[in-house]
Amino acid sequence: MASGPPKRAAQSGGDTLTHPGARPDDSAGMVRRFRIELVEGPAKGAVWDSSADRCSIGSSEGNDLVVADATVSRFHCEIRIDDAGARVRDLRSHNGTVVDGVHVIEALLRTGSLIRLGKTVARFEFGTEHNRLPLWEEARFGALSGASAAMRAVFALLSRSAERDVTVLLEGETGTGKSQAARSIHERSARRDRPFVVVDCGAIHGNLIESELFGHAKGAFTGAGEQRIGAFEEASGGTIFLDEIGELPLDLQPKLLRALEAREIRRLGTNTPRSVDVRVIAATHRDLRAEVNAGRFRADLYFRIAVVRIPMPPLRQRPEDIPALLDDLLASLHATPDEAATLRDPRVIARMTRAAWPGNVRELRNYVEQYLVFRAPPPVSELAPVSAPPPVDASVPYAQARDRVLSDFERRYFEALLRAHDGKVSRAAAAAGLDRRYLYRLLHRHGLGPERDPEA
Ligand SMILES: Nc1ncnc2c1ncn2[C@@H]1O[C@H](COP(=O)(O)OP(=O)(O)OP(=O)(O)O)[C@@H](O)[C@H]1O
Repeated sequence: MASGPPKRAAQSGGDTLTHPGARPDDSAGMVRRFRIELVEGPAKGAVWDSSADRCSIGSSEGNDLVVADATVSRFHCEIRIDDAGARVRDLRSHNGTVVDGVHVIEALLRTGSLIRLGKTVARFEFGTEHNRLPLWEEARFGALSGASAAMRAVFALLSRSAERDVTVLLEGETGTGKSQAARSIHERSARRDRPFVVVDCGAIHGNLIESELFGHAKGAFTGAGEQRIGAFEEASGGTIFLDEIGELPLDLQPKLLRALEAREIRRLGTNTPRSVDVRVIAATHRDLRAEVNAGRFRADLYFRIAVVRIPMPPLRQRPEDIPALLDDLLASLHATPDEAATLRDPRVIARMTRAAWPGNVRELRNYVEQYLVFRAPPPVSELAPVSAPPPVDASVPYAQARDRVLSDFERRYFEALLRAHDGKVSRAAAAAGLDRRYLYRLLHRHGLGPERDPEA
């Protein structure tokens, strides 16, 4: 244990924003305080007190708790508090995260838990008081709806980000509303009358992205018949939304970094720099800190982009939002009163609130649409519950039982994945972190599609 009075480490712990739209008067948005004390390792004695709901720990600047220890990864792990308690998640660190002697990817923490990161050991402790997250007053922000504290905290951050030209990184699983959030920032910003240009870095073939972003001169490459301006120039005076930024090839990352730092670009095949006035919003379904640890994403670009990070919570963590989302969807899809009544049946809603929704709000939307198209009671029984343990059949050999469960999981996973991505295999592959050709093979194995990409 640390001896003497504890030293105080740099404190940040996230944005403690105050805003006219933020509501300071109820118990929603209250998160338990926690403290981390380094009890072993070179930085022994440092103490960090939370001021928000999470704390990232690592050796790189940009973490909430920076630990000067070479055995700690740049972004080692993150602790987060929610209604279920406190959990630590390893960010694919080199030496791993060990909680009370057990190597973990993710684990619940209790007061007194010891977290080993390389040679450093941190002691976690709950406080007795609470921090208050600023919450948006309304259950709607632009096209996004959500009455949960988690979404209202997001809305408060989006609103605050809209006021300034700060670069924003939206993080979240597929279908959590990242694109809508980016649009709503733009629409509430001073740039709202200028263009909002979207570049999906995951959908454009590697060697075309550079021209897509920066444009090209006539004859810059085979097929470049005419000169073309890129998304940065097109967005002039407005906002560029770099969707799936985590898919940007490593060799292009320094070029994007230069564009963001110098605010100037060069069209492919020219040497003339052109200054650009754009606000940048990026989104990713990956944890870019883990990508930095794995060497797939440049740390300097990460810092340039993640000036304000806004995590979009998955639907399964805010089931209380489902009834209002359902109402929104029924209205936007022009459901008849009878159709709406069937889906608003308390038993159907109860089932929906227990489902895992890997495709989040997009999957919910597809689900409602399917019901409206087929005019049949929705197969709620097919929604995978959040934590249904697979049945175990001990009468068959172990290997066979395991293969059966895995195969069943794969089929249900790929069905849900395709549903979440409107059957678009490229997007599904990007979201699942799979090679597209490999995904085609897996889909074929489960009778869900052709063996090969018909367009390849
Ligand atoms: N909170 C919400 N309220 C209302 N609609 C939502 C909400 N979140 C998402 N949606 C709807 O769900 C669909 C998917 O949202 P969006 O495209 O913004 O998600 P995304 O996180 O950008 O997904 P991806 O990463 O796959 O591109 C859209 O139809 C969007 O309008």
